[in-house]
Amino acid sequence: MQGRFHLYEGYSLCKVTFPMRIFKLMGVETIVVTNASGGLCQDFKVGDIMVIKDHINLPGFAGQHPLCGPNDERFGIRFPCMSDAYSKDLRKLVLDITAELGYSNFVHEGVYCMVSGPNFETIAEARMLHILGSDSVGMSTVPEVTVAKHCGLRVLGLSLITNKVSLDYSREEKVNHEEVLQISKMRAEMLQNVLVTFIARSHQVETINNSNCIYSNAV
Ligand SMILES: O=P(O)(O)O[C@H]1O[C@H](CO)[C@@H](O)[C@H]1O
Ligand code: HPA
Repeated sequence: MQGRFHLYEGYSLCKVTFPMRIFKLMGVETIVVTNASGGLCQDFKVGDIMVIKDHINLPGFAGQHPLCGPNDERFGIRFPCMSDAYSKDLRKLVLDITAELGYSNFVHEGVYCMVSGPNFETIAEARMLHILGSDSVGMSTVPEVTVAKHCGLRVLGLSLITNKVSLDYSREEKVNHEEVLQISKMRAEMLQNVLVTFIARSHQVETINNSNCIYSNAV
């Protein structure tokens, strides 16, 4: 896919996640989700890649959840397990690949937190997300991953850290969307290298077949 739908654009979460069910019906087994996010973990630098190991569905806590409403049993069960949404095998494969490509210094694993946006976080909000265990924050991805996991798709998630999120009232820098786009453009080639190698090697991981799909937006 080129682009995605966002909650902040006014789309329902049913529409935001609809492509996942289409992929499922098409026979896709694995999806790769990429996004741009702000770094909360103080070790992260702008331009780093975070392999998503888990997420926090903040809108979901407030009832903005793509699986609310009658469950469609054709896709999955009513109460899906979400503790292993991001495949361990795929994470290991991509970490091996980034090490081989010499990218280890700027690749980390971490927890992505979704907020609805469209405003970037206040400092108090950012501090709260950090205390809650989030390493990065963005406005996408989690609904799609939730629906993908519900219908049995395997997921790899990569997040490009496009800006550092301020946790400190004395910091003067202000995040803006142009910076997000600029860093995404700057790192596009590196991410393409990782993904091309990942796709070429994905047959090494048990049960992956060629039915993979890349789903990205800013990156
Ligand atoms: O769509 P993704 O890649 O998550 O992009 C992120 O960057 C945009 C804000 O600059 C938001 O859309 C946010 O979610
Ligand atoms: N916050 C929320 N979403 C984002 C950010 C951020 O700092 N950067 C890119 N998407």
